[in-house]
Amino acid sequence: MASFKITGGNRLHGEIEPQGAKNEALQILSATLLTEEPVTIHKVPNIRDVNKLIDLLKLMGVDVEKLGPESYRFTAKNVELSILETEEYKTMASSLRGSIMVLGPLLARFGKGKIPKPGGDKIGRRRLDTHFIGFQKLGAKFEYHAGDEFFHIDASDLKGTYILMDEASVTGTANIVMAAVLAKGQTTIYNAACEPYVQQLCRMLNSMGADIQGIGSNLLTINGVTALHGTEHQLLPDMIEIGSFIGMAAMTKSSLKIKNARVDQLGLIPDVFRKLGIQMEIIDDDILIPAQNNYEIETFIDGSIMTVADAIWPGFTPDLLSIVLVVATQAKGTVLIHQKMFESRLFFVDKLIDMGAQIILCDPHRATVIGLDRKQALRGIRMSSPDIRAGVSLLIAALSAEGVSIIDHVEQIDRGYQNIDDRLRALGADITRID
Ligand SMILES: CC(=O)N[C@H]1[C@@H](OP(=O)(O)OP(=O)(O)OC[C@H]2O[C@@H](n3ccc(=O)[nH]c3=O)[C@H](O)[C@@H]2O)O[C@H](CO)[C@@H](O)[C@@H]1O
Ligand SMILES: C=C(OP(=O)(O)O)C(=O)O
Repeated sequence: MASFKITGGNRLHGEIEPQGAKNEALQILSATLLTEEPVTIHKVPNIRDVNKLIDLLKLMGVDVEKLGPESYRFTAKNVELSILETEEYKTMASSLRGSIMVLGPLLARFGKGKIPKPGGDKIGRRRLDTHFIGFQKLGAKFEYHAGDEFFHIDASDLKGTYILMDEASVTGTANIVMAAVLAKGQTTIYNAACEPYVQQLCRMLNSMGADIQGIGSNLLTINGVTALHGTEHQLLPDMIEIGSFIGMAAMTKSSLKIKNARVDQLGLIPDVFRKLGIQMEIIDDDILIPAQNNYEIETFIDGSIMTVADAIWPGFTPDLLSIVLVVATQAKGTVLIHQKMFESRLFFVDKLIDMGAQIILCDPHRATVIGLDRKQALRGIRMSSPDIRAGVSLLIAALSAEGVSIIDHVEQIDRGYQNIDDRLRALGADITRID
């Protein structure tokens, strides 16, 4: 178990380039199973979850060639389904949430698949009903074996149909789309998730010969085709990393330039940070955050306390709420953070309270942050990273704090942030990894 030792208080300075998007990568890499032809992917982040999925694909028989530091070619010509019966498959597939998305391609191409209950953060109940109800509507038969926690699916004859999803699940939409592209006839998915990750997946599938319409909306129409061919695809910069860097710059009074941010794909993210009083300038496709000693949270037009809440895209992503929360601890003003989707994602605030932040956890979904307006710095403490985004929020808190902090269990952060300690040191942070 690795830890970070951080001595807070340094101002950061310089430029940082966001990595490729983790959650897009997990969809796109899974989609390489849909064709026996080579698929080349660029801007693949070197992070734990992505590397685990690459290892899983290799185990399944996919030929993986590394073409450069961030480019890979995947050829799924000789996929070996017998591997799904092994303990090794179970261990690897259950270690990350993204593995659930190999199921759609397996069903589409081979007519069957099985997957253990996937891992991921412990941030509340994370049901998969939407995925399986979608597969069933396409004609698959599904069983869950509670004994070995495996989902088994037989999908020898998938047929297009109308699917009204019970919720706009991101990975659920990706999985059902990947199952439907090779099904017979037309599939319509209503209440589909439309995050940039899903849009990118659909664009890549179309470039492989699929016929998907409605990309970017919550109504997707998919006309099944008989086979897909190879393609080349570049991942978007990771919008959650971009939001994390904006928050980090503000909390540490730093001037940072986030390079090549694909600002057109960030939705409400810049606006939400602006509501906290954080200034930013968009120059071409870079985001420049000037050093700011103070920032003030806006109120609503009627003067009432600001709320920042998550919502399905194009609403504000739940994956940045922990970062907004930590940034608010040093703002002037008050904000209500409302995490609607996940019920255990705000418990990490007890660590921020130990550091001196003024936060009231109203219930598992809502926390009120009363900003300190820099009148008192947070204090360094020892803490553990409970999930990927809380982990980065604690890291941001530690970088701004007085004194030394130790963050244990940083494997959670490594799941989604590429060499974060090296990259932050290059900006002037005092951070060391202790193994
Ligand atoms: C690997 C990956 O891509 N993970 C992301 C993906 O997870 P994932 O695809 O697992 O998350 P889902 O979109 O399925 O749902 C997330 C949570 O929100 C709830 N929900 C969802 C839709 C809805 O309309 N109403 C509702 O309440 C679900 O019940 C669940 O508790 O999307 C989440 C929501 O953006 C992100 O936090 C995760 O980082
Ligand atoms: C919750 C997240 O990831 P996962 O769905 O992989 O647990 C996240 O990226 O914030």
